[in-house]
Amino acid sequence: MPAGPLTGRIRVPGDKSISHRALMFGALAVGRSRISGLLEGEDVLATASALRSMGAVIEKDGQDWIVDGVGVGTLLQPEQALDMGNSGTSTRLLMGLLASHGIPATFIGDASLSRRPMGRVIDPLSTMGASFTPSPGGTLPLAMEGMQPAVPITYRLPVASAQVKSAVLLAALNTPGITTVIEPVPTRDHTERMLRSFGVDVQVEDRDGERAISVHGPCDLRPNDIVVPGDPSSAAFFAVAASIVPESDLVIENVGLNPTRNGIYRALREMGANIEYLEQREVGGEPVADLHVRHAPLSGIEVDPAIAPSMIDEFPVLFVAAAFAEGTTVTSGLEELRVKESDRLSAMAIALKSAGAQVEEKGDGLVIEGSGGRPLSGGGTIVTHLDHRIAMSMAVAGLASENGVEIDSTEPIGTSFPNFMNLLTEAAS
Ligand SMILES: O=C(O)C1=C[C@@H](OP(=O)(O)O)[C@@H](O)[C@H](O)C1
Ligand SMILES: C=C(OP(=O)(O)O)C(=O)O
Repeated sequence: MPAGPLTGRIRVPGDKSISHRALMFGALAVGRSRISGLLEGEDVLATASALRSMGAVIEKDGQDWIVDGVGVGTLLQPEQALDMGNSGTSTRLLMGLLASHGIPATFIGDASLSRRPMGRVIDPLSTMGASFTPSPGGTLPLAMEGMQPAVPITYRLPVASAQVKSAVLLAALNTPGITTVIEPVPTRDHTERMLRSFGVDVQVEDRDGERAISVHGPCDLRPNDIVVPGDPSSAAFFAVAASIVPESDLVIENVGLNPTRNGIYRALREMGANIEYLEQREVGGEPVADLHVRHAPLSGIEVDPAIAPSMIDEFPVLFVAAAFAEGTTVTSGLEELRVKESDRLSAMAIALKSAGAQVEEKGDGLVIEGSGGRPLSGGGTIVTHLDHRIAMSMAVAGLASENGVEIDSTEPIGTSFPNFMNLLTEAAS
């Protein structure tokens, strides 16, 4: 039997992207930074322990975290391999950070991370002078040695990736001269926003319709107090759950709505979702609101591929919304989803089909014929491939399915949203 409506008020944990950056920039400032609202998920904790092994002191202080940074240029050589767990962001951003520090390091990760492409950061960082010995196919385990002094570059991103952009900008912080990243399509801009709040002069200009982001290194970062807003990617699971479960009426408090991240809410509203932004305000330099979500009939849409970078992690849960909509949802231009924690196009196509949805997998997207609001049959066992977003998306689909769905392992959820299952049970009871 489908679950009861989602009601009440909930708060999702802090933004994962912002949490990684707060720790990294805190470690690069000389003196003490304080972070409130840090996501205490495994991915962020992997960043923290890597930074500790390079000399930063990172500790919990009441509800906050404090970081005593070592400064740009003075990171210590880590004694052991840096274990990045499941986290692509930790790996790629820290590779950037180390690329302009003249120290060697080795990166390792779990089976999922060890399949993901690192060539996309190796390419620009090699041009800056760092050297890399990856595993065959450009993957982890990977050894690298940074270059000091590194060479400034101008780099045009061949894929829309905030991780690649951020890796180059992190390397730029200890590189004498002007390093510029050009992004043809805007990606999440938390690095640019937060570097400014640490006192770095980040120049952003329009060059022939593309965004050019420049940093003149070497830079000094001054310690900072950071408030991390709630993660819009985590909130999206609840926004979809409340949209598809009849009679739901839920408020999700304190959700970051940075325009480079809020594509899922634009897409859901276009499908007919009833999502209101309450108390719009700014938290830690980021736009934030409370989201009031009520059940509503959804309609299939054609998702404009241009919106993809602003909702890149939310496609799995958008596919769930599409499976309950009236009519067809068509997505395209999503090749990047194949190189996340799992191949998210194939994993979601298989998972939704096993729950009774009608899905066609194309090379660069899914085409989904919705149930018109009727519950799916459910009943299948979902293979999550060590991918937290597949696990959470299918848990949401299970709420609106006759027989629920079984998930092979909920463990990966701990990487980004440790209290997800409790919060879902609480909101739906
Ligand atoms: O910079 C970041 O914090 C992130 C960027 C995105 O990855 P890509 O840069 O690979 O698109 C996203 O999928 C990831 O969850 C977090
Ligand atoms: C892709 C993701 O993260 P990462 O690249 O940091 O592993 C994600 O959280 O969906």
